[in-house]
Amino acid sequence: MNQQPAAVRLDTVTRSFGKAADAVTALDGVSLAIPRGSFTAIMGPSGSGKSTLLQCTAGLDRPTSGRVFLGDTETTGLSERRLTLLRRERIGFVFQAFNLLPALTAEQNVALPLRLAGRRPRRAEVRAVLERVGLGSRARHRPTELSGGQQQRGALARALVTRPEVLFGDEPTGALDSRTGREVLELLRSMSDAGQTVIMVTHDPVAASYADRVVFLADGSIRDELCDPAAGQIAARMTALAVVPC
Ligand SMILES: Nc1ncnc2c1ncn2[C@@H]1O[C@H](COP(=O)(O)OP(=O)(O)OP(=O)(O)O)[C@@H](O)[C@H]1O
Repeated sequence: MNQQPAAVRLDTVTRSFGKAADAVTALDGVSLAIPRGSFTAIMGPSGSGKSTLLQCTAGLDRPTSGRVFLGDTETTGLSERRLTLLRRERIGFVFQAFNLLPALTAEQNVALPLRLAGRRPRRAEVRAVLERVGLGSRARHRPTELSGGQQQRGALARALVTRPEVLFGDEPTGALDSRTGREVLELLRSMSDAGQTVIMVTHDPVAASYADRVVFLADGSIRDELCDPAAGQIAARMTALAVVPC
C-alpha cells in the first residue's frame, strides 16, 4: 500500500468573504487529496470557487475553517513568515498573465526565485531549466522580445527552478492561442509524467483533458470528477453542472 502522504490535502475547507448578510461562501467544506506526481485540473462555472481553492491550497489565502496540508506540513496556522518561506521553497505558481519582470532577461527572471531564497544562482542550473521548457536559445531576451507562448514557458521555468513540490497554474493557457496553449499543456503533461505534481484551474475542456483527473466545482463544493478524461466528456459534465439547479 502507498504510505506516502498526498502532495496536497484539504480537509473540510471553507472560505467565506464578507460578513453577515453580505457574506459569500466561496468554498463550502471542500475535502480533496492530490497524489504526488499527478496532474489535476480544477473546473467549474464562473464564481464556483476555483481560484479560491487554488489560493487556499497554495498558501496565498487562508481558509476560514478547515485544514490544508502540503505533504505532511499543515499550512493552515503557519505564521505569515513561515508561509512565505514555504511558498518560496516548496510551491511554484504560473498565472494567466505571465508576470515576467520586463527589465530582466529570461535567465535573470528565472534566477530571481533563487536570489529571493538567498541563493547564488548557477548559470548552468538556470540554463538547464530554460532548456527544459524549450527556451535555451532565448536566455538573453527580455519579455518584450518573446512571444506569449515563450513568455509563459519562461514563467514556467521561473516556477520550476526551485524544484517545487507542487506546480499551480491559474488559467496558464488563458492568454494563449490554441496552438501555443497546446505546447504549454504538453510541457505540463511531460513534467507530470516526470513526477512533478501539477494542479491547474482552467475553463477549457481541451486544456483539462491533458490532466489525469478533473475535479468539478459548483457553488464552492466538489460536485463531480473524471479520471483520464476526453475533452468531449469534460465539456458534457460542464454543461450538466451549468444546468443542474444547485
Ligand atoms: N476577495 C474576495 N472578496 C469577496 N468575495 C470574493 C473574493 N474572492 C472571491 N470572492 C467570491 O467568491 C466566489 C468564488 O470566487 P472565485 O474567484 O474563487 O471563483 P472562480 O470559480 O475562480 O471564478 P472565475 O472562473 O470567474 O474566475 C465568487 O462569488 C466571488 O465573487
